[in-house]
Amino acid sequence: MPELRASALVDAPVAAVAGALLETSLITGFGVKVPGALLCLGDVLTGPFGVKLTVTRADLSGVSAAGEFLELHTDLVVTGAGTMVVDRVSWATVGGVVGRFADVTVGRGMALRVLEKRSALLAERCRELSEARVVVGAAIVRGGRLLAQQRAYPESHAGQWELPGGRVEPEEKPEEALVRECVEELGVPVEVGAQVGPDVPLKKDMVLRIFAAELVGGEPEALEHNAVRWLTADELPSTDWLPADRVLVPALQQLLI
Ligand SMILES: Nc1nc2c([nH]c(=O)n2[C@H]2C[C@H](O)[C@@H](COP(=O)(O)OP(=O)(O)OP(=O)(O)O)O2)c(=O)[nH]1
Repeated sequence: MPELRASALVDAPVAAVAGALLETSLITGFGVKVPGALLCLGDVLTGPFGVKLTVTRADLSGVSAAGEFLELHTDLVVTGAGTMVVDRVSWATVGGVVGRFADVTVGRGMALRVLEKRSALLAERCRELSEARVVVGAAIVRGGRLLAQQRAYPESHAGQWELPGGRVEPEEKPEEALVRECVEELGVPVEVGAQVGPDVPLKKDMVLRIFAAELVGGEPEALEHNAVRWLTADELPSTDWLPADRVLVPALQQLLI
């Protein structure tokens, strides 16, 4: 299989770059049809000439999509100067001299142009998102289950599930905001741990950042939501999450193993 590689250094933390990579707006400009605004594990992408690719990875290490004739991988490497974004494209070649000629003159040129444009879009989006308002969420685990809460409003999202949390106020650190939100929404104190998964873009100027958190007393209650529920790893994929949380399901499942 011919393979093409390209790499670029992006001046942003890996969680920010991994999150920006999930936005399907980075690839829809190249005639790729996508099921939603964010790439999720298992999504099927339809490219030019009806080529179908399934997303096989979408996490802090990068994204991959693979089909019968084509594979795309973007790997993220943390460096002292930012995040190295390494793209690899490989495709099945049509046999014979003509096929090999077309590979060199058409296939490689096209792939390289797409990668260069996508890389420029990614760097620009990371710059935009570095100014974005942060919404924090708590991944609270107890006895192998994750605490989720069910939204009561707005109508478009009522009944869907999310993690406890909310917007970080201008004078707050994300960890402080999470402690405040857990008291307001659940009536319990928590201790905040490490970030879980990428910074998921919510819209142009907002990102969702999840932290592992531990209950340090009390029993959580739904003070502002319809309900709270403790979910097993098996229940996470079939839960009706808000779209941004759906992206984080593989990372959240890892916390429950
Ligand atoms: N708390 C929380 N918010 C989330 C999650 N996933 C997700 O997309 N969000 C979105 C919903 C909201 O638009 C925003 C959080 O805003 P918020 O908690 O400060 O206020 P809110 O629910 O009243 O939101 P809004 O109606 O004003 O947009 O982040 C999640 O897991 N937890």
